[in-house]
Amino acid sequence: MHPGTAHPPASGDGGGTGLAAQLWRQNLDVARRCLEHPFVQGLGRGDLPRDRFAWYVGQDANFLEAFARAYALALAKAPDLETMTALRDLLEGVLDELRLHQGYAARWGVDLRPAPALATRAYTGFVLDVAWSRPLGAIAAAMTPCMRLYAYLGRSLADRVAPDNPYREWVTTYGSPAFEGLARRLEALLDRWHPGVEDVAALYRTAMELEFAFFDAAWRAA
Ligand SMILES: Cc1ncc(CO)c(N)n1
Repeated sequence: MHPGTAHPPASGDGGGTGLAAQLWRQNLDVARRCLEHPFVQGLGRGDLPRDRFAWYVGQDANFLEAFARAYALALAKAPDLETMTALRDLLEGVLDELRLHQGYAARWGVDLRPAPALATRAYTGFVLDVAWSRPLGAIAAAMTPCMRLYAYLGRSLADRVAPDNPYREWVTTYGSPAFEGLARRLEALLDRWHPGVEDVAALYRTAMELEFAFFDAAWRAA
């Protein structure tokens, strides 16, 4: 499957037939738990306490750095130019996201180099372990939930986000067609490179659970 071409429009909504679409459908329970989580609902309404968002952004900067390194490791293992190019673009997307975090940090006095919390360590440890030790299909399985989940959350919240919501940029970034495009490119890599990865569903599920734990830690921490 070629990135960005062979996916039906709403693959992330479960319309597709590829493995990525199938795994997304199997994990909609966790996705819905994330959407209903008070942290995410607070972002959507705009009444999430600022200190909780600041704590999350600091932890997320830590996470995104690991995520960028994981893409780089995947790129190093890519068997062809098309795959390398997709991973280069995905890596660039994370670096753009990190610049967005620097913007939040400047505005809201966020510490972008906090000590990583337990939920952050669990997630970065998982992603980097897979990235260092496993083939491309396994890496894509561990990283796809991150992209697809945030595209889903952004899109779900975007309709109702008020113009004066302080977290509007967060919602619109992840609800944007550009982010959807990146999620699809990673899903295309998963569809293409999963053969032979026996624990692909378990890797995907673990990442989804770690996403929930990440929001939950942010809700409870600050
Ligand atoms: C924890 C987490 N998952 C996914 C994304 C989306 O890139 C993010 N910024 N942070």
